Formats: sequence, structure tokens, C-alpha cells
Amino acid sequence: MQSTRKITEDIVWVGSSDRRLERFENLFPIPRGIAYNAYFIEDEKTVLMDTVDESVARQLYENVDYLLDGRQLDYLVVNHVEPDHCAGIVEFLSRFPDMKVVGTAKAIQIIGQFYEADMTERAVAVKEGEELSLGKHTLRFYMAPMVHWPEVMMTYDVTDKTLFSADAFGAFGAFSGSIFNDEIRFERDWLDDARRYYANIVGKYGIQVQNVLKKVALLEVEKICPLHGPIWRSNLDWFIEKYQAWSSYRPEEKGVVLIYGSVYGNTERAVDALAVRLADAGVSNLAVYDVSSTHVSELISEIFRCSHVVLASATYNAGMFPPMENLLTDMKALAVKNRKVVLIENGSWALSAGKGMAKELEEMKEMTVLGEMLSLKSVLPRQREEELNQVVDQIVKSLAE
Ligand SMILES: Cc1cc2nc3c(=O)[nH]c(=O)nc-3n(C[C@H](O)[C@H](O)[C@H](O)COP(=O)(O)O)c2cc1C
Repeated sequence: MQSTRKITEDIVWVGSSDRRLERFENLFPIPRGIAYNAYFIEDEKTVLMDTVDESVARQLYENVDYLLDGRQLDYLVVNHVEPDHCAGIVEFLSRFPDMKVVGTAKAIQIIGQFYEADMTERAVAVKEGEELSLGKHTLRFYMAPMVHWPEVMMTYDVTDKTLFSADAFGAFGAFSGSIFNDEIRFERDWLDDARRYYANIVGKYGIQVQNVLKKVALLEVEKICPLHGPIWRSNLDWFIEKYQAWSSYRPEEKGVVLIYGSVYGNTERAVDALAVRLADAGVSNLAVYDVSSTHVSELISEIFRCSHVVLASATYNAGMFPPMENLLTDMKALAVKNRKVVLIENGSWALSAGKGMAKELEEMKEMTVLGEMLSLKSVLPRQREEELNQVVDQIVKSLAE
């Protein structure tokens, strides 16, 4: 059975959702599932924009069969060669012997690495600004290297002013029939997963995303069709502004995320005590997380959101608490920068968690540690509670800047 939705007169969504997969890339928990988007363009020439993951490929084949209605598929445009978008390449090559595969030269090379498919005579390598006429529609290609992978490009349908944006502007989350941003409550239900997707999947490549945003700014874009998550057909500027913030590592909001690593609960209690004092001082955008029970992708996402970060760690075997070390390693790998940080360490005999956290932060760019590190010897005793108020003052002052 077909399961498609029209985007414009000639562009049809032919993707599908997977609600069984536990971890995207075998790494990121996706309790809300994931949508794999692919798009069909009906014209004098027929085109499929990308394919989908193996898990939902059957639905794609039925959708494309339905829309072709006996016609041949002329082009498969591959904007991104990651396997979750490429399960159908070999199948379509064998179904349609005259079909051409359009992508960057790098994409064609990587397809050859993943799949045993004879692409001689069938691969069309395109470069920046090149166009492909389908009849009524003209597709124009824009290179987007490292907007996740090196071979990535975006395709702009000049006729329908639609941008096929590959992994950019994507989000975790399966669809419930509604595929357009104006059919869902994006800010309430999807934004957190869009940020988590961006920060963890593309976050490292802020400069490359900025380069692409500059190109997009010159185009008249009415619709954005990403490879995952909702299709944008209204309020585009709002979402593009989110991408501007995330890709320039500008905090999306003034707020404090407090993350602790604690064995026996004393570091945790110090962080809770700090959080209530911040609330008392009028700071309303607060989020407290246990580094052990929160997936690191959520923490990274929250750090992309907030201007201020409190990191509190018990000392563990002369180092940081292991999940805290993992978080800092991830922050470094994803090129997190431009945040104000408060450090709290704890230990019962030789404290070294703070030194470890500070060293990791030094290796990141534009990270400002506020004030002196708070060093706790097992607990924060009542006579030292005043020190929490000093931390509060520092954060409040810094938030006001
Ligand atoms: C496996 C293990 C290793 C530890 N290693 C150190 C250490 O190297 N130096 C230290 O001062 N404390 C060490 N500690 C003690 C804790 O850091 C200390 O008790 C701390 O106050 C615990 O804070 P919490 O109540 O938030 O868990 C270790 C504790 C455990 C369980």
C-alpha cells in the first residue's frame, strides 16, 4: 500500500518512520523513533531524491511504484551517502537499467565503497551550481561538505523553491501522519530532538553549516525538505535562526544547566542546593542532570541550549567520575565553545576531578570558568554554605551581562 504525501503539485514525500530502532547510529537513544525522508518529483523526467534506511525500504519501493505507475525512474539524486539514506540504491539500479545516479564525485566514490553496483555509464557527478532540467523543474546543486559527511550536497528545486537539505534541518522522531512543521507543535514536541540531532550529529561542523547557511540566504526558499524530521513550509526563518545560533555556538538561551557526577549523593546535594539558591535569586531557566542517568547526547544538547554550565564531579580513582569524563570528551569532540562554566569537585582524600575538568575545558575554545572552583571534602558542611551564595552571585552577574 502506498503511504505518501504531496508537498507541492509535483513533489511527493515517499519516506517512512521506524519506531523499533532503539539507538540511531547504534549510539543515540531515540524513544520517539526516527523518520527517513525521501522525495519523488514527477515531471517529464522522474526523480527520486535519496532513498531510506533498510528498515523502511519496502515502504519506499511501494510508494515509488505507485507514483511511477508504470513509468521508468530517470534519476536518483543522492544528496548524502550515509547508509540510512542509501538502502535503495542497488535495488533501484537493478529495477531501472536506464536510471542515472546524480551526486558529488565523492558521493559516487563512496557509493562504490559501500555497494557492489556497476555505476559505469550511470553515475553523473555534479559540481557547485550545476543544474539538471527535468522539464518543468530545474534542480540546482550546492555542495555542503562536512554537513555531516564530506560528500554531502543540497539540491534546490528552482521551480518550486524547495531545498532538499540532506541531514541539515533534521530531527529525531517518527511521524504520526503529520509531516509538515505547521501540522505539529514543533517547539513543544520536536525542538529538543531537533537540537539533540543537530548538536550530536552535525554539531562539530559549525563552520561548514555557516557556509551553507550563507548560500541558503541567497536563495528564495519556500520549503525545506530534510532527510529526517518535519518538512518546513512556514516560519522557516525561525528554524534557520536556530541553526544560526547552534552553528555559531551562540547559546540559544540564557540559562543554567547543572550536571553532576556523584557516587554517594553529596555532590548531587551540593548541586541541588546551588539550583534552589539560583531559583531564589530569580534564575528561572534551570536544568539539573545526573551525568550517570542521562544520555550524553541529551547533555550535549542542553549545553548547546544554555549559556551557563555547572559541572560537578566526585573524584574517582584520581580522576573525574567516568561519565563526567565521557561528557567532557564528547564536548571536545563536538567542538563545543563559548560557554560560561562553574566547576565543583568533590573527594575524600586527594581531590583531582576539578583539575581534570579544568584541563579538558582549556582544550576547548572560548570557555570561561567563572570564579574559583568549589572544592568539597566529602560534603558541603553548613559553615561553607555561604560559598554557594558566592557562586550564585557570579552566575547571576554573568547572566545579566
Ligand atoms: C571507586 C572510587 C574511587 C575514588 N577515588 C577517589 C580519589 O582518587 N580521590 C578522592 O579524594 N576520593 C576518591 N573517592 C571518594 C569520593 O570521591 C568521595 O567520597 C566523594 O566525596 C564522593 O562524593 P559523592 O558523595 O558525591 O559521591 C573515590 C570513591 C570511589 C567509590
